[in-house]
Parts: sequence; C-alpha cells; structure tokens
Amino acid sequence: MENISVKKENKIGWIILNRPDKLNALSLAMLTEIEEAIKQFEVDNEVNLVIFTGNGKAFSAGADISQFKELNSISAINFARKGRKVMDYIESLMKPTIAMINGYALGGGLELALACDFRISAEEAQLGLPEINLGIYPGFGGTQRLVRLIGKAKAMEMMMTGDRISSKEAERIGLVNKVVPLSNLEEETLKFANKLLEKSPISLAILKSVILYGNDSPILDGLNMESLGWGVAFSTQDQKEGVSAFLEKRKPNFKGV
Ligand SMILES: CC(C)(COP(=O)(O)OP(=O)(O)OC[C@H]1O[C@@H](n2cnc3c(N)ncnc32)[C@H](O)[C@@H]1OP(=O)(O)O)[C@@H](O)C(=O)NCCC(=O)NCCSC(=O)CCO
Repeated sequence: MENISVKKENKIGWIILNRPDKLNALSLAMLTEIEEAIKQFEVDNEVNLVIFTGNGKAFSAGADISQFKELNSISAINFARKGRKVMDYIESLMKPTIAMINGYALGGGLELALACDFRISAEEAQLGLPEINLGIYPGFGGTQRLVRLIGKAKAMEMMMTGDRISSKEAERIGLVNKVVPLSNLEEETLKFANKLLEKSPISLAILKSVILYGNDSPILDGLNMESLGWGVAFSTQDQKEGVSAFLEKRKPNFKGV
C-alpha cells in the first residue's frame, strides 16, 4: 500500500491515511487501497473493529483536487461513484468503525468519517464540507449522510456556506461523539473501542444492520428487522453466555459464536 498504512493490534484493524504532504487527500489510488484494506478486515477473524485515522496534521482534506482537472461530466460521475462505493462499503462493514479525527476532516475526508459508526475528534481538528467553494458540492455521500445525522438546517448550512466548524461545535450539533485533546486522542479512542470489543461481535453486527437498514426503511419494516434480528441473536452461544453471566453475577466472556 502506497497511500495508506494498515495494521492489526488487539482485535483492532487500523487504516491510516498516509499522504501527509497532501493532507491525506483521497486520490483514486488511495480510495482503491482503502477498499482493499476493508476487504481484508471484513473476513479477518482477528479483527473485530476498524479505526480510521490520518498521518500528520489532517485526517483528510477531501478528494484529491489535483485529479479534478481532467474530469468531464462522465468521468466526474465515475469519480463520485468510486468515492461513494468506498464510503458505502465502510458503512456496511459488519464490524464497528471509528473515525479518529486527528486534524482537518474536510470534504471527502469528512464524508469518510460520516460513513463510520462513531467519530472521536481532537479538540484541535476542524470539520467541514467546503466543496461549494470549488463550484461543486459533496459527492461521496455527504448530502445524504450529514442530513440524516444532524438534520437538514445545520447540514444545509455547512454544505451551502462551506464554512469549517470546530470539534466542539461538531460535538454540540451531534456530528461527533466525543472531543478530546489531540494528546489523548488515541488513548480515548482505544478506551471507547475496548468497550465495544467486550461485547458480542455477532450482536453488534446484527444490531448495526438493523439500525442502518431499518432506519432507511418504513418503520414497520425496521421494526420487523429488529424482531427478526433479535431472534437470530438467540441462536448464538454469546446470547447464552450473556444471560448465564448475568444470572451467575459475573462478567460475560463473549466469543463471537
Ligand atoms: C485544509 C486546508 C485548509 C489546509 O491549508 P494549509 O494548512 O494552508 O495547507 P495547504 O498548503 O493548503 O495544503 C498542503 C498541501 O496539501 C495539498 N492539499 C490540501 N488539500 C488537498 C486536496 N483536497 N486535494 C489535493 N491536494 C490538497 C495542498 O495543495 C498542498 O500541497 P502543495 O504541493 O504543498 O502545494 C487547505 O489545504 C484546503 O482548503 N484544502 C482543500 C479542502 C477542500 O476543498 N476539500 C474538498 C475537496 S473536494 C471533495 O472532497 C469532493 C468529495 O465530496
């Protein structure tokens, strides 16, 4: 991998965007490498959770603008589809995902963070969707995911003004889950990740699917998915372990089976 680095540690798969001199701008090559890394983590039984972060002063400053020069309408659609495909893939991964936002998360960079389940941000980071200043608008899923996450008024304000916001403001409007000083970012992210790693990975996977697909469906379909998934959870050993542990007044030891 030339544009990202990837590692596995304690059940966590790390995808580190690694073009610090270009503020981790998402080139087509980088998008392909991210897709490849997710493909590997998706089937790796030693990885139960994935963290995305950036090397250097940015999480990512967005799609690689230098690659826009050659685009016409058709190739621009393909560029956007490529970005979207990767973001959709991240969102649909059946393992929890965290964006550990170490600095600028702009444009496609913020859209990547929006495709993750959780966003933990450094106090020093700035977030925004400045595409409007390039005469375009967010094309990697932001127009849909941001509205669903924070509501239409604030999302439209961010997209139409292109203004950057601070992490604190992002937390206030529900865009990020937690804000911590940069010096504690990794420690706090790992604390949060480890909380999730103690749960049953199967229950988390079913729950994630029910929340994601249920919320994009009419409520009765979503409620049905909830009941069906709930039933499936009862077919796992983790469910038996969870109930036994409660009754025996001990901590459960979930094995993902
Ligand atoms: C993030 C900003 C505000 C940082 O500014 P500054 O600290 O002054 O750093 P720069 O000198 O501008 O950047 C350093 C270096 O990185 C290159 N770069 C930064 N962002 C991109 C990018 N998105 N694509 C390509 N290259 C980028 C920059 O050209 C510099 O390279 P040199 O070779 O050293 O000149 C500022 O960088 C900024 O505003 N960036 C653009 C943010 C943006 O508009 N993002 C949206 C992109 S479109 C998109 O994401 C579509 C998908 O929806």
